[in-house]
Parts: sequence; C-alpha cells; structure tokens
Amino acid sequence: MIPRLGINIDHVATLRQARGEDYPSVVDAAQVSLLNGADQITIHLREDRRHIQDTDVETVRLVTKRFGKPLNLEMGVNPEIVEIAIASGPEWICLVPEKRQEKTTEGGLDLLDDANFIRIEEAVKKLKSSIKDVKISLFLEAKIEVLIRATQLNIDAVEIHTGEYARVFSNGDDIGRFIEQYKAAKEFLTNNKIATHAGHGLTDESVVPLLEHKIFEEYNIGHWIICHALFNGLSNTIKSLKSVFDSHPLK
Ligand SMILES: CC(=O)[C@@H](O)[C@H](O)COP(=O)(O)O
Ligand SMILES: NCC(=O)COP(=O)(O)O
Repeated sequence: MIPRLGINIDHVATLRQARGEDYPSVVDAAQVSLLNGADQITIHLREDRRHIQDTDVETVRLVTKRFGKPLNLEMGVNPEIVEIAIASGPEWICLVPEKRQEKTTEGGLDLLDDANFIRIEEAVKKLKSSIKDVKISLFLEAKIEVLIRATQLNIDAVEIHTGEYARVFSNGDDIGRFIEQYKAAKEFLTNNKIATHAGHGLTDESVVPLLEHKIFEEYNIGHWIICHALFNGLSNTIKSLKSVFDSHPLK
C-alpha cells in the first residue's frame, strides 16, 4: 500500500486573491493535480476567506466528484463554515485551529481546554449526523495527552501538524525526537483504531524520512508544491513527488 498524497491548492487561491483577479484557477489546479496522481484535493476555507472562497468549495467539489476522488475540507469550528461544509458534503473534513493574525496554521487544536473540546465535540456530532459517511480528522500535535482526548471524540483520523518538524529538518538539525514522537503517536492511534495523517510545511525532501519510517497513511502537502510548480510546472512537480511516494510503500 502506497501512502496517499493530498494536494493542498489553497496557495493557488492566495495568488489569485493577491490581485483580485479570476486567475490562477483553483479548478485547473485541482484537475491537473488529480490527472497527475493526487489521491485527494485539500482546501482550507478560512473564516477570513484569505484564499479559498465559498464558491471555490463548490467548484472544486465538482472536480473531485468528477474524478471520483475525495475532497478534504479543512475548517475551523465555526457555525457558518459548518453549514457550508454540510452543503458541500466532502468525503473528509479536517478540523483545524485558526488565529486571525497568523501567517499560517501555527499548531494543532487545543483539546486540553474544556470549552474548546466541547465546541469541537459538538461540531463533530453535527457534521457526522448531517453528512452521510463523512470522515473527520483533527489537526493535532503529536502529544500523547492531546491524543488521549482525541480518542474521546467520534473521529476517523488525526493529522499530525508537521510544521515544526519541517522547520527543524530544513535547518539541518536533528529530527530524531520528532520521529520518535510520531511513531509513538501512530502506535497509540492505531491501537485506538484511528488513522494517522500528516501535513504542514512538508517538502519533497522533508517528507522522505517520514516515508522511510512508514509512519503516516496520508500526507497533505501544498505550499512547497505550488512554489516548486512556479519553475517546474504543476504536473511535473506532482509526478515526481508521487514517484517518491511510490518508492516508499507502507508494507
Ligand atoms: C491546516 C493547514 O496546515 C493548511 O491549511 C495549510 O496551512 C494551508 O493553509 P494556510 O496557508 O492558510 O495556513
Ligand atoms: N494540512 C496541511 C496541508 O494541507 C498542507 O500544508 P502546507 O504544505 O501548505 O503547509
């Protein structure tokens, strides 16, 4: 089994929104990704709509349905966004934390805060009861005390936030402690019948040790792919990343 590669196309929308034009097209980005080996498309509908817009959710959804591939909708626990998710009916929803001033998602959800935990629990219940067969993941740090709380929720997967790992890797520093943490998280989650995904800040190089250790079933990668595609093309970038995945089967 080959780990799945989800392509996050938010960063195409970031470029579009920077000038308020109707290009580059996220629909084209989704199509090219799926034609070249993406296993799913990931988009993050932020509350501040800084990149993906409500209409993008609808148009990208049509593309993923046409290709018969999953849409993974990332979202904060916000009642308005929950309604949009219900109307769109994605196969996967990844609940993530959001801060207005952050440049990008800075960490995982805080499940140790009781009020926050209850908000997330209610959102999970509402999404599961409103969208047939939807699967839900939580974007979390690989900390056992957080993962223990995650097992109290009706979720299908945890997506481990790999942002700090990716930074340490790119500085050329020791990544050993992350690998150990991720292995422990994987073992704990597997014992609790929860799948283990990864994402944030990963590149064609930083993903390799994670693939070698066979830790994650799914990776969601966006920023590096879209940046690399500027000079190498989106099709070539995805094909060559996909070949790295293909040479690292899970079993
Ligand atoms: C949750 C997450 O990691 C992704 O949404 C990724 O960060 C791309 O979105 P932003 O650039 O808006 O953070
Ligand atoms: N959930 C992580 C994701 O979708 C992609 O993150 P990034 O590669 O854009 O940092």
